Amino acid sequence: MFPIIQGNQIQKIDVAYCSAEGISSLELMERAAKSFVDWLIPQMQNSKGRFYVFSGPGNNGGDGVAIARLLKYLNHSVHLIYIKDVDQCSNDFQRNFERLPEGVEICRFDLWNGKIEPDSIIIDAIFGVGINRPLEGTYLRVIQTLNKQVGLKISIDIPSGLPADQASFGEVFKADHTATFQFPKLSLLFPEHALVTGEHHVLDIGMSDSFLNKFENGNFYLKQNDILGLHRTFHRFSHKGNFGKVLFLGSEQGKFGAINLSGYASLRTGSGLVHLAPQIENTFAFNTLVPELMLYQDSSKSSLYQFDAIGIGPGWGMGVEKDYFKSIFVRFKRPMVIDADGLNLLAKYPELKKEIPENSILTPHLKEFERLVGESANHLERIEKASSLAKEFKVIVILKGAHSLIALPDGRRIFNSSGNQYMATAGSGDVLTGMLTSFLGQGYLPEHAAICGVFHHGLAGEIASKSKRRGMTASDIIEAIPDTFIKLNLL
Ligand SMILES: NC(=O)C1=CN([C@@H]2O[C@H](COP(=O)(O)OP(=O)(O)OC[C@H]3O[C@@H](n4cnc5c(N)ncnc54)[C@H](O)[C@@H]3O)[C@@H](O)[C@H]2O)[C@@H](O)CC1
Ligand SMILES: Nc1ncnc2c1ncn2[C@@H]1O[C@H](COP(=O)(O)OP(=O)(O)O)[C@@H](O)[C@H]1O
Ligand SMILES: [K+]
Repeated sequence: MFPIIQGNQIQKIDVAYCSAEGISSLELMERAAKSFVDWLIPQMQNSKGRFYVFSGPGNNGGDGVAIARLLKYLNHSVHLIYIKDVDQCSNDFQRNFERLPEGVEICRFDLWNGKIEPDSIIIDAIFGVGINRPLEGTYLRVIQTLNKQVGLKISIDIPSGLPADQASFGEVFKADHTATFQFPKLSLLFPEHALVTGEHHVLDIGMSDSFLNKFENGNFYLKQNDILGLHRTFHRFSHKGNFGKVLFLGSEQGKFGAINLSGYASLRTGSGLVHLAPQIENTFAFNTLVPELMLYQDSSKSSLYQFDAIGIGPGWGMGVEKDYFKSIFVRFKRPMVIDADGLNLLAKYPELKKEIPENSILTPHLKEFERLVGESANHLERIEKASSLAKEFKVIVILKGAHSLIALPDGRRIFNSSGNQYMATAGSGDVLTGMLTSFLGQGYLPEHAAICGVFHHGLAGEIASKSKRRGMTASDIIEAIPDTFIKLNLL
């Protein structure tokens, strides 16, 4: 897993990396510039190949100057607009400036005529992770001018003006795409920054996980390769008992879909036996979505030990009695998944939080999270609160959304990379509950169940959305779950 390093540590890492690899900082900048151009060229099939690169005074600006050179070598039309006098810019900026080839149109911002030809691509290399205060003066003017321009806008490393690991503190360049080096900067993962970061893309500049891990501070970015070693394997003689017997409690009258979706998702994730216990008087009046699902009549007196895992909350309603709710913790005493109204009931009866079995997985979306822990000023505060909740109650908190956060009881915080906006559709959280419960029931460690559940769920969304886009439903995500195992070549 790539650690997400704090912005103020990145310079230190560059120095350590250059010394370990025996390369100069100029060579590292060249690698960054090359990785950017290699990524950019295939993206711009329909463009005229005209670029306007805006370079600030630091090494982000230096990246921009190197990129201007590489684009010119590829015969593109390139304008380079720099902002500060060259002799006041970083050393590597200056070295790259000296290497600019003939044909790059070079101009200082205060002498620039402000014209950008139509269909040009604007590259923002004004500030990178070195930003340490809100933009003002000329820099503010540059960003305001560029934000009014039409055309495709691409930021190098981070949109200029945005701090690497804090909430935005002023005007920021509004990018359509951000191509960031080696790992996403924390602030690229905040929902409130979506309109300035656009789509983000992580570009490899050669630093390994093991090198970066020396600088980790608890934040990690989850990628496909990270989950491959976590799956349990089953042999030729495995029987359905090995794959887990799971139960879902939820679905009051009128919300029959909820635990149906969870149950069906758990079957598609590989559960052996799946039972549903709806919150209605006559359980057997409940319609199951698929014939493989079975019904279960729960009462506060029956033992739940026959189940390997349980998931509670989807569509449950707020009419669940406190004593009954508490009885589930007492009758199961093993890690379980708590979602939706299970979380809303915890917000209503906060004294029950301490009864939650250790290593249970709580899956709030932002609103449910707010009900649980109160309002947060920004996503950074939310991340801290999720981490505190996980540590205090020794549970795993999955704060759902784009780049869902998995906050572990030991303080590690893992951000997911899979999934897309088409997953923001009714019932997609119920599907996640089903998948997490399924992995728990198959005997995965709760941490591994959380990581695999979140990643496979996002991947299933990506696969299903290829043909469905905005018309994708939660059921489509379920149908794509088996393809995630096939895609990852898992048995
Ligand atoms: N390992 C990596 O990630 C690599 C990073 N490189 C690039 O280097 C960048 C970081 O370079 P720097 O550390 O030079 O940082 P920047 O290029 O962000 O510039 C920082 C400079 O701007 C000044 N400054 C900060 N905020 C300001 C403000 N509001 N108004 C005016 N001046 C301000 C600072 O005092 C500092 O002198 C990265 O973002 C990336 O683009 C690459 O060149 C090489 C590899
Ligand atoms: N923009 C997005 N990118 C990636 N995943 C998303 C996005 N929006 C929603 N999701 C995922 O979809 C699920 C939505 O869950 P939730 O809000 O509980 O839905 P519901 O209550 O309708 O079941 C979460 O797992 C979330 O991470
Ligand atoms: K930038």
